[in-house]
Formats: sequence, C-alpha cells, structure tokens
Amino acid sequence: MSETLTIALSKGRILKETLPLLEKANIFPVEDISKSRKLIFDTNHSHIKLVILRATDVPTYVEHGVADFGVAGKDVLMEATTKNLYELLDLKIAKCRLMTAGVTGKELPQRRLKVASKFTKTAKSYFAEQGIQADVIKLYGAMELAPIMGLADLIVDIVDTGNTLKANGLEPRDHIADISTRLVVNKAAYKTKYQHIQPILDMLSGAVEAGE
Ligand SMILES: Nc1ncnc2c1ncn2[C@@H]1O[C@H](COP(=O)(O)OP(=O)(O)OP(=O)(O)O)[C@@H](O)[C@H]1O
Ligand SMILES: O=P(O)(O)OC[C@H]1O[C@H](OP(=O)(O)OP(=O)(O)O)[C@H](O)[C@@H]1O
Repeated sequence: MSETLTIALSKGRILKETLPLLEKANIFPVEDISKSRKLIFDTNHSHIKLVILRATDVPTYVEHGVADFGVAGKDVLMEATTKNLYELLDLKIAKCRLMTAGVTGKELPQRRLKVASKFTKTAKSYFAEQGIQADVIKLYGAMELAPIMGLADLIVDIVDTGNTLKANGLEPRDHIADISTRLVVNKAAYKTKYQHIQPILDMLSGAVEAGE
C-alpha cells in the first residue's frame, strides 16, 4: 500500500485518550509522542502518519486535505466553520457536556443577557434557538471568572464532574450538547482514497467497540 494517509490528532487531553485507542487499532507511533518536540510521527504502518495539532486547527488541516483524517472534540467541530468534512465515527472518548452555567443561586437579570464563552458560534445559535436575546463575549480560557467578575451573566463551557464550576461558586444550568471525540475525514479523500481509508475506519470502529 503506497498512498500515505495522515491522521491529525488534537493534543492535550484528547491525545492522551486517543493513543490507547489507536494502539487497540494496531496503530503505534514509532517514538514516544509525549517525550518528543516533533509534530509529525511515523507509525508501525509505513503509509500512516500522525500529526499533533492544537484541537481547533484539526478541522482546518482536514478541510484543506493536508490531513486525511482528524480527531477532534464535538465542541470544536460544532464551533468550526469548516466544510468538506464527514464525521465518520464517535470515538467515545473525552466525554463531557457543553452547558450554560451561572453564579450559584443567582437569578438572571430581566434584560438582554451577557454570555461569555470560548464557543461563541455555538453559544449564539443556542440562545437564538431558545429565543433568548444575548450578547456573546469571546474568551479564550478561564471562563468561570466571567460571571464572578461581572463580565457576563452566564458562561457556555465544558462540564464533566462539575468540580471546576463548584470550586468557583458556579452551578450548571442548561444542557446544550453531549460532547465526545469524533473521527472526521476530508470528503474528497474519502472518495479518492476510499480503499485505504476504509481499513483504518474498520480498525478504529473495532477498537471503539472493544472499549465499550
Ligand atoms: N473535563 C473534561 N472532561 C472530558 N473531556 C473534556 C474535558 N474538558 C475538555 N474536554 C474535551 O477535550 C477537548 C480538549 O481539552 P483540553 O483540556 O486538552 O484542551 P484545551 O486546554 O481546552 O485546548 P486548547 O489549549 O487548545 O484551548 C475539549 O475540546 C473537549 O472535547
Ligand atoms: O466539570 P469538570 O470535571 O471540572 O471539568 C470541566 C473543566 O475541564 C476543562 O478544563 P481543563 O481541565 O481541560 O482545563 P483548561 O480548559 O484550562 O485547559 C473545561 O474547560 C472545564 O473548565
């Protein structure tokens, strides 16, 4: 098999959970990713390469076809404006929820709401769907601070155990979406490299099922 296939992986929490899944699918990087400053890795399959990216960049690399596959959280995919992707498989890792949250016990004001989030596109469409007037403020991290400091009435953020919210005097309010990590593929590559893509998809589906 000569055609190279590149899989773009999200670094951080998702990477830690993706590598064991790839191993179950018999795909191993030839060196220890956690001990290397490199961003591109060969694997035990000469035609499969892994690239390690900031999660938000994964859809871009796949959309442009420089990576054939991408592994990214549903939160990141919902927020991306990229097209030309098929979401092929739920990898069922890094599970969490996207929720609104506010100061514990504090009622919302009777005016247009201020909402802070890293997920501005998703937040805007959620409040629009609910028919709630809201201005959405873009933040890049530490969203829990926004309601405490009076920057926003609500945040839209990832919740898993709820510990981060609790530790900051916040409570979860409305559920927006269940989040897990997904495998996406470039639409054109799916057609032109189907024969090479399908076996990888089968290996990964098997690994996901084995983990259930
Ligand atoms: N507490 C959590 N439990 C489970 N999954 C989570 C949790 N927090 C985030 N995730 C999932 O993991 C993804 C990446 O999380 P991680 O914390 O590694 O990156 P980040 O620090 O948010 O990313 P970046 O630094 O690129 O902004 C999220 O997009 C989401 O899909
Ligand atoms: O409900 P919990 O179990 O507390 O998890 C939720 C927290 O997890 C994530 O942060 P993470 O630990 O990845 O830190 P970061 O976003 O600052 O990188 C997310 O941004 C929340 O703050």
